[in-house]
Amino acid sequence: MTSLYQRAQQIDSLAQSSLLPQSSTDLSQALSHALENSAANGLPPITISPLQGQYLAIQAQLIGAKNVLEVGTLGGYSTLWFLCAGGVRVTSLEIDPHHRDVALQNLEHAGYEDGKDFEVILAPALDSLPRLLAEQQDGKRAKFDLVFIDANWDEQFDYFQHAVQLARPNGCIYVDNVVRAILEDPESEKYEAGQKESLPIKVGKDGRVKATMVSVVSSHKGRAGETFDGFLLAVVKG
Ligand SMILES: C[S@@+](CC[C@H](N)C(=O)[O-])C[C@H]1O[C@@H](n2cnc3c(N)ncnc32)[C@H](O)[C@@H]1O
Repeated sequence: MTSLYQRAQQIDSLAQSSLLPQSSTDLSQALSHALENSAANGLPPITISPLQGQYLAIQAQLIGAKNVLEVGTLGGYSTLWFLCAGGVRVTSLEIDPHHRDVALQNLEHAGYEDGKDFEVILAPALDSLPRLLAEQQDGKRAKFDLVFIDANWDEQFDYFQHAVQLARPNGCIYVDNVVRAILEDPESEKYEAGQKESLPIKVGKDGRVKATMVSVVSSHKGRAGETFDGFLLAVVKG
């Protein structure tokens, strides 16, 4: 009998083949190349899913994003999705020099220019984020329309607090893997006991934003333990 998990996989893969760019397109080929080259260079398979990439590209298009900040580059797969929204420049933060190098290969292979279409800043995000704010305050950098957070789960709320300052009024902040960060925390039971605050609870106390959490059931990675997840989406009050 087909399990619920197998059926969810079939639904995911049908949605992918129906909704995403056909394999003959430049975008599809650039995305496939990025995944293949990342795997060949030993990067872990921890990118966003293809449907999530299309979601982020739609989100960027809906708000007319010109400047996107990404926390967690890996091989530039999600960066590519933002770039394909058109007219978007991506500033991406990465701690690992090997990941940064592979991302540069992938993005340049797709025809995007370092410094013009994107930049990858190599440093711990918690060092880069205050620097970006100082640059904004000196008038050297524009506010971000959209901030995508996808790096160290232990630092999600720190990134979020910086993101609120870095985003323009009515700009949005997307934090990935919010549910898995709670489920896979070694101290997970403390959330239910009220001894530890999850990201949604902390964000809910921040009067500068309006936010929601969207639960996600996904099977694209083929690992049952990663099926249940969710993201947090916030808009910075105008
Ligand atoms: C889940 S991956 C990002 C995936 C990417 N957004 C995508 O979907 O293609 C997380 C990345 O964050 C990077 N990272 C982890 N801790 C970081 C930190 N403190 N500062 C900056 N980058 C960090 C990791 O090296 C890794 O490349």
